[in-house]
Amino acid sequence: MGNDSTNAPCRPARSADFEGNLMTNLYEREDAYIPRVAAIHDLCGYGKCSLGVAIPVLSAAGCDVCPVPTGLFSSHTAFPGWYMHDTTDILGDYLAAWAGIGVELDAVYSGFLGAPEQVDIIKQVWETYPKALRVVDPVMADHGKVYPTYTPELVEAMGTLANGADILTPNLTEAAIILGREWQGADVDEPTVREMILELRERGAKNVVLKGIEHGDGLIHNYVWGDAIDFTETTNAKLPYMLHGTGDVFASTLLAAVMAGSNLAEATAFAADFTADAMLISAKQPNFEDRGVSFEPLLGKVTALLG
Ligand SMILES: Nc1ncnc2c1ncn2[C@@H]1O[C@H](COP(=O)(O)OP(=O)(O)O)[C@@H](O)[C@H]1O
Ligand SMILES: Cc1ncc(COP(=O)(O)O)c(C=O)c1O
Repeated sequence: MGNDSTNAPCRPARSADFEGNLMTNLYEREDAYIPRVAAIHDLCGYGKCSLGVAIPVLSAAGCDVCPVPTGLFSSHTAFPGWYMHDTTDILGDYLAAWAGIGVELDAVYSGFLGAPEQVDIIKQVWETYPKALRVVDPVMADHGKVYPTYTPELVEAMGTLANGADILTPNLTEAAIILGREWQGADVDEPTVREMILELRERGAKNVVLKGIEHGDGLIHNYVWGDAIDFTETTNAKLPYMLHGTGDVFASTLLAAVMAGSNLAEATAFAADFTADAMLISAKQPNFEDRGVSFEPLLGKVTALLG
């Protein structure tokens, strides 16, 4: 069996060296190196989110995406009825088989998880691939409420995963949970945002993108701050509806931009604009609140990041 691609040399950058523009000049290299990203999320049959977003978005950015399904869902859990199959038991053998054929990784991008043991598995992946960039979207809650499949043990474990991230992308509810703060709505002032990001960084996250903040000015604010980037804010007009899966579209397009050479401030702005544009297209579709974020017609914008 040929596995030349899995034996290709790994990009020499180390997560510890991350300076916000890891991949600059990548596509100028003679061998046009294609970075490999493990996407550790659930697979949702209906109601686009998770792997259904990460695979096309990162592929459009020229990445080789290797999925690790943390669960199989009939739809996302905002629907009134859904089926879930927890994949925790297969993940050890699945990843051992990767190691057996010499798979190398440049980034490990995790999101929605099915059980606390999966956090240990991801930490193991980090150890197996110490050079890979660690991107943690600590998907577990929104609007002050924890998602129905998240047990207190899983929520606590997710907090420990957040501490090891090179790039952490919580919404306000998730940041509050990780920090043990009471959730006080999406309208949080800037000094509080700074305080929260600083606390997340003190716990170990190297760079934090805190998303979905409102200041009652009709805008959605995203903030990014970390070792690789000064405190930066991006704003977009707040659209008068919400869709499930925006967090996944945001985090996947942010990582796509980073892998294509953007720094974290550029990547945050790109992700926010892309998500808002996709929401505008979504609103033109029938049953758009059920269908999720219609990002497909915009994938060319992701590819355009490659120049
Ligand atoms: N109503 C909206 N109008 C404009 N942008 C939005 C809207 N909802 C979400 N977004 C964009 O998508 C990002 C992620 O969405 P959010 O709902 O905060 O994530 P999550 O699904 O993780 O809670 C936001 O930070 C914002 O940039
Ligand atoms: C199964 C599943 N995966 C992923 C998500 C993440 O969605 P979002 O991108 O809105 O955080 C959800 C949210 O309801 C979900 O139920």
